[in-house]
This record gives sequence, C-alpha cells and structure tokens, in this order.
Amino acid sequence: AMIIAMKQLGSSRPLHMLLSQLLSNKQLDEIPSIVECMIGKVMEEFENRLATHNNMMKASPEDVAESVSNKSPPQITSADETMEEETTSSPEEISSPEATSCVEEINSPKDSPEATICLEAESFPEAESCPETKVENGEANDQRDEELERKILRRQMLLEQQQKNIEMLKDALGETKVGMQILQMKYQEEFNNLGKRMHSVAYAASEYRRVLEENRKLYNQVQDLKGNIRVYCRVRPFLGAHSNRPSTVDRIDEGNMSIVTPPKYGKEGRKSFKFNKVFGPSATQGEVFSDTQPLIRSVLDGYNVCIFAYGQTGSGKTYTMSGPTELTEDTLGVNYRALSDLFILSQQRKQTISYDISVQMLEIYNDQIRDLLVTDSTNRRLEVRNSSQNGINVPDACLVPVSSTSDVINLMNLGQKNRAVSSTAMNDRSSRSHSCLTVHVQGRDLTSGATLRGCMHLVDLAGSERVDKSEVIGDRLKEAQHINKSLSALGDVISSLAQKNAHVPYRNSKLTQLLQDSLGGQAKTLMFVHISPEPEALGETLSTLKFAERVSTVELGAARVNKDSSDAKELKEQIASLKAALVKKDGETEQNSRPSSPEKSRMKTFLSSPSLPSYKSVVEMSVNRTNSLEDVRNAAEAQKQATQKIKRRSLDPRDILKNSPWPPLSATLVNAREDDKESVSSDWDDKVVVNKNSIVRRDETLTGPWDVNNLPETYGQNFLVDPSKVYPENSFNNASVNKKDNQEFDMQRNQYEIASTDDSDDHETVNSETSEPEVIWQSSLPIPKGSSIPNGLGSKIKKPAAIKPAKSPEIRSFIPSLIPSPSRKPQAGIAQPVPKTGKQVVSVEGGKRKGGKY
Ligand SMILES: Nc1ncnc2c1ncn2[C@@H]1O[C@H](COP(=O)(O)OP(=O)(O)OP(=O)(O)O)[C@@H](O)[C@H]1O
Repeated sequence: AMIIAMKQLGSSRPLHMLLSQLLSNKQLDEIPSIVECMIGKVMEEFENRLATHNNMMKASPEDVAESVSNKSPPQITSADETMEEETTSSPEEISSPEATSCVEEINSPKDSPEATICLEAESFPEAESCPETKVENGEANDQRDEELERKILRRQMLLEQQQKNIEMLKDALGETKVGMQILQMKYQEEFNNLGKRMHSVAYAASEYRRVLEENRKLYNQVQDLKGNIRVYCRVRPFLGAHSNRPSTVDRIDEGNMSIVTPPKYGKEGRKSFKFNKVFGPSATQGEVFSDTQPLIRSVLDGYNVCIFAYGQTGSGKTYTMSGPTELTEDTLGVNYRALSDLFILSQQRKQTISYDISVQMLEIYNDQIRDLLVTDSTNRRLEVRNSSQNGINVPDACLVPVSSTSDVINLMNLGQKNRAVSSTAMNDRSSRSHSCLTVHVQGRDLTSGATLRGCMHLVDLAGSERVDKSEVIGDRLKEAQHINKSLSALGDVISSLAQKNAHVPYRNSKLTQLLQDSLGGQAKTLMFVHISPEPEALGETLSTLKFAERVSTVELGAARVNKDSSDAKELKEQIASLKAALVKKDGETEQNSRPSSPEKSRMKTFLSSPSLPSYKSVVEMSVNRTNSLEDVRNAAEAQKQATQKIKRRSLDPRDILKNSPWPPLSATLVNAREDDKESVSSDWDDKVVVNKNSIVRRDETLTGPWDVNNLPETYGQNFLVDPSKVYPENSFNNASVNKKDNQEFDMQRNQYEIASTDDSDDHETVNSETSEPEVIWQSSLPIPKGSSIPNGLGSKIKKPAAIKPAKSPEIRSFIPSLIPSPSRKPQAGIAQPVPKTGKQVVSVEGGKRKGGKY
C-alpha cells in the first residue's frame, strides 16, 4: 500500500528508501507526518475509485454499451489504467486471478464486452428487415442476450471482486496506519529518551566545565593566598613565510606544554613544563588579556599589581604588552586593554567610589631611569624612592592624569616617540631597555571617606638572551652588561622571595627598586613568559621556560590591599608630622651633642621608625645624654618596655590615637626631600623587617588597613628580640667580639649601619649586604676593567668588615638560576652566612655562555 501511495505521489523510490533517507538525514520528526500524508492521499484515491466503480455498478448495461459505443470511456479507462498500475504493483493483486483477467480484459479493448456488444450490433444491420432470418435472428438475439448477461455477470463478479480487494486494501491501509501510528509513538518515545539523554549529557558537560572553572578559580585563589607569582606562557607564531617550519613546541594543554628536544638535552626527546596558563601561537590578544583581567580589577580594589613580559628578543613581549606597530582594535595589547578596563570599572563604581587614574611611563636604560612622557626633551636623572606616602616611587617623573583610552594612546605614542629618539638605526631601543608603564589609582569611598591606593606596573623587559662576547663591543657591550645585571637582579629578588629570605636585594638594580612595591609580599604579580617556536631558539627557549617555572613557585604571601580608613589616614599623617618634627629636632641637637657615627645612624633608624611614639624615651635619651653604651642599653630596655606596653594595647587606630602620649602636631614636613632621602633607608630597613614579619607572623591577622610598617609592636619585636635572624652574617661577624657588654649594641649597630647605607652607592651597598645563598650563574661576557657588574650570586657575600671582597671579574647570566647550590641549602626565613669561596660554576662552550643549570 505504501508503494502504491508512493507511486500516487509520483515518487519512484520505495518507501523504505525514503524512510531510510529521512532517517539518515535525521529528519525523524518528519516521518510520521509524511506517512500520514501519504496514507491520506492513498485513502482519498481509493475512495474516488470506489465511487467510480459504484457508479458503474449502478449504470444499466445499455448505458455501458452506449458509453462503449461512443468510444468515450474516460471513467472506466482511467480507473482501469489505475487499476492496472495497482495490479502490476501490488503483489496481492497479481496473485488474484480474477484481477488479472480483469486487467487483461481492460487492457485489450477489442475483447472487452462493450466492444463486443458494439461490434455485434454493427455486424447485423439488415437482419431485422429479413423475415426468413427472423427466427434465426431471434435465436441469435437470445444468444446475444445470454452472452451479454453472462458478460454483465462476469463484470459484476469482477467489480465485486474489486470491491472486495478495495476493502482488503482499506483494511491493509488501516493496519498500516495503525502500524505507522505505533511506529510514530515509538519514534516519539525514542526521541524523547534521546532528548533526555542528550540533555543530561549536555548538563553533565556544562557541570564538568563548571567544576573545571571552579577548580581553576580555587587554584588561583590558593595561588593568591599563597601569593604565588602567576606565570602565563605565550608561544609566538612563526613569522612571515616560515609558517610551515617545524615548531619546538610539541603540545599545549591548558597549563601544560612540552618542547621537543634533540638527544643532547636528554633521552626523552621532550621536556614538559607547567604554568598557570599556556597560550599557543593562535591565541588572540583578547584571549591573553581575559586571564589577566581579574588582576587589573584588583588595582581598583587597592592592590599593587605587577605584570611583566619576559623572553628573548623577538619572542613577542612588546606584542603582548602593547601590540604590533599597526594597531587595530583586535591587536591592542595588555597595556591599552588594562587601562580601558580600569576606566570602564571606575565608571561603573562612580556612585560609590571616586577614582583618580594617572600614568607614568619610564624607561630603564643602562641602569638609568628616563621619563618617557617629557615633552621638553629634558633628560633629568630620576631616582626611585620607596618611602613615599602616596605610593609614587618616582616622584620626579611626569604623572599624567588620564580618563579615557585615547588619552592613554596619546601618551603611549609620546612615550614611543621619546624612546625612538634614542634608538640607532642598527638597534631597536626596545630590545635594549626596559619600559615600564605605571598606573596609579587613587580611590575615595564616597560614604566612608576611606581611601585606597593601587599601583600597577606594566613592564616590557629587555631581551633576556645571552650574548656572545664576540658580538658585542663598546656601547652594545655596556648595554648588554646592564641588561644582564638588571635581569640578574630580578632573578636575585625572585630567588630571595622563593627562599623566603629575610633580606630581599631590591636595591641591586633600578629595575627591582622600581618594582619593589609590586614584587614584594603584598602585591599580585604576573609574568608573561614568551618563547619563539624556531628550532634555532631552542636553547633560549629552554632557559626561559626553566626560569619561568622557578618563578611560578615563588610565594609572596597573600596580597594586601592599600586601604586607609579615614582614622588611619589621620594617624599616618600624624606620624609623618612627628617624624618630621623629630628629624628637625635631631638636626638641632646633633650640632650640640655630635654623637659618633654608629650612634648617629642608630638614632636615625629610631627616628625614622614608623612606630615612633613608642621610641620617645629612646630618642630623648639618645639626644640628651652622652653616647655611652649604658645609655643605649637603657634606650633599648625602654624601647622593649614600650613595645610590650603597646603590644597589650588595642590596635584599633582610634584607641591608639586616644592613648597616644603625643599631642597632634600640625608641623609640616620639614625639608621633605631630605626626609624622603632619609626614609629611603628606613623604608628599606622596614622592608627587611616586614619581610621578616611575613615569615614569622604569616598566619596572624594583620591589623586591617594598617601597613605592617606602622605596627610598632612587630617592629619592636623583630627589631630587638633577635637581630641575628635579620642579619645573621653580621651577628656571625660580631660573634668574635669578646666584650660581652657591648655585644648587643654591636649587633644592633651593625644592623643599623647596614640598614642605613642606602644613600651611598647602590651596588657597593647592596652587594655588601646581600645574604642570599649561593646560586650558580652562567657567564660568558668579558668584564671590562673596573666593571661594577657583580659576580656569582649577583651580590657579594658579606665578609667581616676588614676583608672587603674584591669585585669579581665575571658577569652573571641574563637568566639567573634560582637553584641553590646543593652544598649550601638555605634555611627558610634565615639568611645564611656564606663564606666566599671564590669558586663558581661557570660553563663556557665555544665562547658562548652555557646554562650551567639549564
Ligand atoms: N602573538 C603574535 N602574533 C603575531 N605576531 C607576533 C606575535 N608575537 C610577536 N609577533 C611579531 O613578532 C615580532 C617580534 O615581536 P616583538 O617585537 O613583540 O618581540 P619582543 O620580544 O618585544 O622583542 P624586543 O625584545 O626586541 O622588544 C613583531 O613583528 C611582532 O609583530
């Protein structure tokens, strides 16, 4: 029935083909409706035919004959033709003999009864007029009648048979219809089940994705809590026509990647690395930025953030941070996107917090800081001051307020122009200097009046590759040495942080000095490490990745927000005024009493201490009395007591304000510059103690918005309780001093001396104060005579004062190893006194520095 129906519809394909086609096309929904439609049509057709046959049945034989004689049998013919089709197509009908004979009869019109009737009538026209033949004619007529009757009978039987067949077909159709309905229901059911299953699979997939995302967030939160430096790796695509070359990067999977290595790098043939995220060559600027966004947002919440791009020249640092030379909306780098995000967010929050955003753009070239936003082509020497109250540590550089992305683009263009002025045709300046875009954000809560301050450094470092000594002479050599030194200093800082050393050598280079606030314990730090896919760059790629992997293990401690409640702010201002007044007083009394040098520096340290009110007695005693050791011991005792007293007191700023024995002073900062200079040392001193605190008191709750620097009791505790832990090498050096009475004083004195040497030559000072454990460096560059580039550890090891170590004639690697020597494992939190052996692990091969550790 279905096949007939198909034919009725003019389709030559059998139903099963159509069905299978629909199934294969997954048009399952359409099958029931198509079948229903076909059934409807077939039913209609059969009903038409039935009506036709019924009509024929009702018609008299004469009508039939007439219609036959008129040779106009459209109904019968058409019906019969259709029937013929049915007969040939339907196996049921073919098997029916009656139907076959009927079809044969219909097919041969000459033999048809109608035709016979007609022919017989036509062949005897004169018979009726002849009397002799009347009888014969009568017989003949009888015979004809009989014949006719027989034929009519046969036809009747045939029609009856056809009617039966139609009935049977109707039944079959009905059954098919029911069958199709059942099929439809089954399909429907299966569809529903399939839909449900699909739904549950989709749900499971989305859940899985959600869990993954949650895991990632939790992981990042843990990282944040631990204060880990985040490391994102980006692989540059092949440039230009080299896209078909084999890449050294084998596999990238979220945070994992593997590098194909030749046999000389090990048997495995590949090395795997794990970072917070790895971006492949096809990653867009938008994708790279999306993972950075949360960090940007936290600047508005009052955190310090540092994002720096590290990698060899040409690996894509500038591309990530700024974008390509021809900027489009899609290729804008992190710098633009970060600022644009800051503007959008600050707008969104403007009902509650009012933000001021301003920008500085600096360049560090040959360890000199240059302002890239100057418009008058002046080249002032800029200094870093980490003591400033407002978080601006290069106060002399232009600080330009910005309020829109176009402001930023204009400033960046100006910066680029100033940078380009210095570059030569031979060498792009960007490869030889570090550039730093610093964004300062100051927010004020419109309801509570609390202020917060965030600072973000976006740093595009100079190329980190090693330079063959034969390739560099003259200025290039000097540049290479400076890049080398600053990147080594960065490595030193990171190494110290990784080992949780009490002392972090920020002041070894301008770069680390500049980034101090954002690399230390309270900042969020992200490093974009860049690698090139070319096989020739494999050595640098592996060094870079190993360095980056080490960096990712560094824990800075949980980041802290720079938020001052209005009370705390007042308190801070008061303390600053007190400091200024005391410094002034110190200046006056100094002329009268002229204390010896160690005493003076000790006093300075006391005076510049953030917990100053508690040291009133110390200061007064120190100033007014002679500089005897007894006085100092008394002072220390008094300080201890004061510290204990404060310790028992509430740390609520209001309580402190209330309990403070000092009347509020309105004195303004006297000689602010001088004070700033002085407080560099105190700040540095404080920083050491702060870092110490973060180790000793890591799990203790800090006092809300207060700076650790302003916690008198912690300062006092660490200051007095065990100074040897802060500067063990000094205590070690002084242990040989036999004068028992003087021991404490001497230890403190050394401490003060070291802490207050900041204003002298940086390299000298820092080199002598660094105490991190032995680290292995690579070296290949020749050292020019008189070079101040430090050796081995990147800093000289403190020796007894009498034996001043000679400067090493070697240059450290661009990529410092963070791996301590196995022979000298450092203890967390305590800097070890490392006797200088003069022995360094340096591997030189073919004139090129080889990665001793990598
Ligand atoms: N992800 C990237 N997609 C497309 N092109 C890139 C990508 N990264 C870098 N490039 C292209 O590679 C070239 C070198 O990149 P870039 O200048 O950013 O390297 P760099 O590491 O900053 O070098 P330098 O140390 O000299 O400043 C540029 O032409 C840059 O457009």
